[in-house]
Amino acid sequence: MGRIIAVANQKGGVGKTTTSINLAACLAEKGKKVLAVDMDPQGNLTSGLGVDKDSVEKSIYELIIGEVDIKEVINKEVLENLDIIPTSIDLSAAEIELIGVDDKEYILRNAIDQVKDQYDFVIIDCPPSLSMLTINAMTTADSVIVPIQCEYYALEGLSQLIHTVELVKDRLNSKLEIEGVVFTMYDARTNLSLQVVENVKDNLQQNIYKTIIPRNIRLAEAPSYGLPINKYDPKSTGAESYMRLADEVIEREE
Ligand SMILES: Nc1ncnc2c1ncn2[C@@H]1O[C@H](COP(=O)(O)OP(=O)(O)OP(=O)(O)O)[C@@H](O)[C@H]1O
Repeated sequence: MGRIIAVANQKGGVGKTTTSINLAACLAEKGKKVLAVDMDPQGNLTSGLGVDKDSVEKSIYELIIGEVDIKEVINKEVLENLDIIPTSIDLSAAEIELIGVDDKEYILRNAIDQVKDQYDFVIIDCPPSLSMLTINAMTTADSVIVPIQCEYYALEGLSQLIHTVELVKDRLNSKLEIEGVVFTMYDARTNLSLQVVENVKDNLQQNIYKTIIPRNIRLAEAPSYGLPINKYDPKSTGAESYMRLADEVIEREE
């Protein structure tokens, strides 16, 4: 049975998409069957895995508004072991289209339920907001991975996110838990990164992954080639760190 993980933090630019793409691809490289779901209308997971978001005809948007079946939106084997559900910019309108729709929090869950047995992992990239799209992702997920960028104000908004997870757990999805926090864009040359890691460890009562994702230019370049880091530059520090993160995620699953 597939484990469903939402990658969420309403703070923008903290590495949600980079983590979703590369964790999904590294899990796939390790032989796990993975479905990556792009719930962010910006579509960076879609294009970062080599799917042209402007030519997608059936996306998560059509799924969310009930026009298509989940099997019609899965792009099979964009890489070995890795399927994706792409997004389109139209998804930004879904929030409005869902006004007044019954059980709108459960739309994604009802769809994913039909296919999750085919996967070891389903990784959902969330938008940078606590919107109905994020609520749908959390209602679907078994757990949430929270990327935290190693910069000032790293903890800003985190209590809101944790509160949202608790609300979803109480009201919509009793199995939901925070799987762990992962530090991203760590810069070993600065004291700031180290201070942020120590400060977060002192103040946060959540699991923290041992793997810390470094700031690595290859991670920033890879999406423009439509490739995850393990295919773009497998020897880079970015690739090594996401492979280690994948190992940790697999270990926690076992
Ligand atoms: N470890 C890293 N090293 C270098 N650059 C990184 C790293 N992680 C992310 N980036 C870059 O930082 C920017 C923001 O990352 P990303 O898009 O993954 O964040 P996000 O949280 O998904 O953003 P949004 O909130 O807009 O959805 C991107 O340009 C990405 O390439």
